[in-house]
Amino acid sequence: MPLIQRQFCSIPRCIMSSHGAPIPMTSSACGPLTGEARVPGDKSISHRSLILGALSVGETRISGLLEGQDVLDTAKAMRAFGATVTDHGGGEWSVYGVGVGGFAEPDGVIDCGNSGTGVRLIMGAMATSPISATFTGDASLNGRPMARVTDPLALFGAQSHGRQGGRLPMTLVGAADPVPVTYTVPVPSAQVKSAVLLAGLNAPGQTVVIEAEATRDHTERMLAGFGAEISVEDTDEGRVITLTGQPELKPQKIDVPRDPSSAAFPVCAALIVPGSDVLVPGIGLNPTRAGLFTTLREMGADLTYENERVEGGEPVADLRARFSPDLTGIEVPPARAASMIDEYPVLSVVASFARGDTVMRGVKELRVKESDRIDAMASGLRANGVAVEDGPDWWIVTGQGHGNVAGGATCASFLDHRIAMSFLVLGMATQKPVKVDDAGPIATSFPIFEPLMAQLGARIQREDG
Ligand SMILES: O=C(O)C1=C[C@@H](OP(=O)(O)O)[C@@H](O)[C@H](O)C1
Ligand SMILES: C=C(OP(=O)(O)O)C(=O)O
Repeated sequence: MPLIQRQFCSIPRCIMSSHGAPIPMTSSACGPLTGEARVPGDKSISHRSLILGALSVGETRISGLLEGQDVLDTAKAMRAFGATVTDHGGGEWSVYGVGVGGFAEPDGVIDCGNSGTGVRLIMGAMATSPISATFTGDASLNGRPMARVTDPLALFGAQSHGRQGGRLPMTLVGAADPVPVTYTVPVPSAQVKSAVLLAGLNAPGQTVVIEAEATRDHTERMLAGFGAEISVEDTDEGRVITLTGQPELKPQKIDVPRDPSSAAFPVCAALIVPGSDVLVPGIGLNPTRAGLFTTLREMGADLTYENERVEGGEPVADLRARFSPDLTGIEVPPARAASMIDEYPVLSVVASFARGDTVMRGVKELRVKESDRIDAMASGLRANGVAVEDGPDWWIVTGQGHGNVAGGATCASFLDHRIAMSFLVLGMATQKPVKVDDAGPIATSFPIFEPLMAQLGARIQREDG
């Protein structure tokens, strides 16, 4: 993968930055999508590799790190807290860590850009050290709720001073004398769970986190891999995670698997573009992440798992997605929401080409992502001829069937990479092209999206040609 990534990123069309002038893009109906889609490294695991590397004693080596803006901002933040982070090229990185409790006070403001995961996990990681840091982000991140992490961090003894409503910019004053905490996470959020666990690292004694609904478990798995004493128990209350504080974390060699959330885009595009046959190799199928693929199969998608194997303790497969003319809308089980939370936007695109209604309930969290993802998708889909109904924590997309989605409208991406990519996928199978006002945010998670999709046969054009 590093080779392919290097190859793609030498192409001028690689989206390397989410900052700066808007980058409008239009996608139009194309011939079959075919070939191999080697998507970049997993964003969640990339953030955690850098942060846990920075909290270890010695050198962590990372290959296949996602070099998207979100992760690059976390790398920069880890340097500001005193770790030595080195980019060796081609997705190979090293982090020389300062150990649990060893973070230095940063000189400047920590700018986490567009990344909720970055800011929330880093806040957790510093909250139990006697240092202060001021965090900010772009307009999207500065509008997102932070009380969900500062509330539990206050229980450890940390103090936060932010804008009204618990918004960034915000200064966090770490606890000088942290105490361990038992905390039940009130919303299904791996970011909140992870912030509490990372704070628990430097609190003496046992920190316990209880989550009623299982969310992605990379923090638990990676903490165990770095040598922390951590146990997970399934109980009637939910998953009970117990972490013993003040371990010495041991540096690791990490091979970041490819991101299932990025794989979702070429997979979904192949399902709706007639004649397509796309292989997306080496995708992690951790059950806490794979909900979209289960859902698509239930809708009748021709999506198969090939070469199933275990890599680095995680189930992995090559995904083969072929054009699926007979998709049917389904009711997505709300209990599955956490395992596909970032994939609802692109699921709503596939649902537009199905027959019948796709009903998505229990998805309130979609309203507090980089954008209000229900609003963003509902308004863009309606403008392109798809009927959508929505309420506070649900939405229903009425499928138009293949060949029947009009397209022709411009959609706002609202500084949200997943919204931008979803509408570009929509335009690959609509009657008229679909324009996205700003595709720049795609750089946060999938900088090679445009050349990768073009290589499969997609027709994506920038305003400037
Ligand atoms: O922990 C993580 O790496 C993530 C958790 C999810 O957010 P929430 O914890 O807010 O659900 C997800 O949407 C985000 O893309 C990545
Ligand atoms: C929600 C997302 O990311 P974050 O919360 O890290 O900004 C995402 O990548 O879809």
